[in-house]
Amino acid sequence: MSDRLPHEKGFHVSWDQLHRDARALAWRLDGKGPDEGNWRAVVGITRGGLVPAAIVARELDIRKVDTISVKSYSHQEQREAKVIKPTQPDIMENGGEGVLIVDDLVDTGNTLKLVRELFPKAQFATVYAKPKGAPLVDTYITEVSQDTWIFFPWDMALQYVQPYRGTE
Ligand SMILES: O=P(O)(O)OC[C@H]1O[C@H](OP(=O)(O)OP(=O)(O)O)[C@H](O)[C@@H]1O
Ligand code: HPA
Ligand SMILES: [Mg+2]
Repeated sequence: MSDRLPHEKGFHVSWDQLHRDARALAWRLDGKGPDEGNWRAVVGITRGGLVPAAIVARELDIRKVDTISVKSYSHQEQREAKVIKPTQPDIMENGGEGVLIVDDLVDTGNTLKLVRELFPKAQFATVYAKPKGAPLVDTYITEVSQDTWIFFPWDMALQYVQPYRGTE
């Protein structure tokens, strides 16, 4: 069992909200790249970073997009972070200098700690951050408390709810 459970609160993010927040992240990053404000590539940490990375790459007109696959959770239980698939070797050149690495969120920071070791000179951005992991990210949009679980739109479905007063 993880020492991070239970998560008392839920923060539910719709597709609309995620799109808005990922765009806001791109706009905040605009012009901050090393080469006249441009990054040489965007890397999404799969799977959660895939959608935000696509939105950031589109907004900032970055055509070179790669992925690194890191798994550290099974449902809400934390496991040891493992690289399942690395990036292309040229992305790792010069410690990842000029590369923008994007994930959906940072929680304990375990995932980013591992990726930072592989890319010590890259820039790191997440859409959401919890306090424990926030120092590991260079740029993020929204912070939520450590006891909050963020539910992403790809993990949810619309469903019926009972009226507040109920019916007899
Ligand atoms: O800061 P941490 O405590 O490491 O947690 C954050 C990471 O956990 C989740 O990924 P997960 O390992 O669940 O895989 P997924 O992206 O494929 O869902 C999330 O997408 C982040 O990558
Ligand atoms: O709050 C979270 N939500 C979804 N995935 C996660 N992986 C770590 N923390 C979270
Ligand atoms: Mg992830």
